Amino acid sequence: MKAFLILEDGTVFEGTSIGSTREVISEIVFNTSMTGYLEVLTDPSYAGQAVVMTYPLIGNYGICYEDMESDRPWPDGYIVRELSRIPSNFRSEDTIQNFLEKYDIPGISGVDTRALTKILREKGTMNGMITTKQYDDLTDPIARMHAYTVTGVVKKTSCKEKYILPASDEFEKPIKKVALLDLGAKRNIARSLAKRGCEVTIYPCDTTAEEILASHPDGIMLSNGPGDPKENVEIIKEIRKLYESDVPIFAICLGHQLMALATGADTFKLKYGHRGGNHPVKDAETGRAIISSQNHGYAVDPKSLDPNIAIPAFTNVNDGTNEGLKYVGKNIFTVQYHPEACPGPQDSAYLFDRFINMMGGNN
Ligand SMILES: NC(=O)CC[C@H](N)C(=O)O
Repeated sequence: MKAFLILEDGTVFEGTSIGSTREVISEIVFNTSMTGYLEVLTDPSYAGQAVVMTYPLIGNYGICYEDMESDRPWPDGYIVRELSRIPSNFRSEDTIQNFLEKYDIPGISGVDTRALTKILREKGTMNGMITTKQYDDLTDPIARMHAYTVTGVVKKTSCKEKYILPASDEFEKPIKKVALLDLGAKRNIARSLAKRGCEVTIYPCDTTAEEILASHPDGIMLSNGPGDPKENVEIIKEIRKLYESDVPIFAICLGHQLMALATGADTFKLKYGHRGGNHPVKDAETGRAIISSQNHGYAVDPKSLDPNIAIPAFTNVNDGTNEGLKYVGKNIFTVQYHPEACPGPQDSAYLFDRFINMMGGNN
């Protein structure tokens, strides 16, 4: 069946419908990862967005449920150049087509995703519509696209009840207990800690700081998550209380942004964000640049930082934007990118070890 991708600026791409045939409006963002499409699809930070995959062939190694980064796919739409219909992989359990259909996610294939990405890069992220309906007049769909904003997505993607991920089997008892605030967390954050001997208690996003602190964790992790960081007014208040405690904190992506907002700094929306597996970041502590996995549309404004509270500790080598902070006089550091990888390079996995050392290491 024919499908159309209509952008807010009136550009129309024609292609073939994949997944659900439902009409959807969402924010259109592009991801440049060459592999890891399932991890991208199941990253909760894409809730409210339709993802354009710039790599031209998607689905060739199928769907391996074990590789999912959450319980389900989260983007509201999926845009590809070519969808592989016959996955070739002994681990594969399903196809993208079935996977999208099962979760009622509309998509479109046959789109010149590189031309589309150039538009998004030049004009900035915009809203768009995926539809199987042919509109003769775009006035109404464009008005609806203008009115769309990503909202309420942290609550939607966070777990509903707290649960525990035990330390990996090779540890007789956990070396540390970590409380993870799930703002729409990717699984590999908790897994990266469990693999290093931590018992991780995962809390829903509306958990109070008092409840978390009452469990006396050795450290607190704030996860990644979808949407505009500033929308999370109540969560920011709780994070302020966590900042004021003396518990070591490590935060990733949305968690990093919320800690910055909780301590008086500001965030802003990037023109088209960073989403992919090849973003170079310099770690001021080691002086080294690593290649990172990224998925963010907002960033902390370094001009808004009070140097008595937080100082830039990680910087994007491509565009100089802030990629992480170190908090003065506190055992707190935060990153805008993804040390948990999945998808993407694992160069920054050492940050989980840095966090464990901050909690007192293996003793
Ligand atoms: N991966 C994330 O945590 C993303 C954070 C935030 N939603 C942003 O787009 O900037």
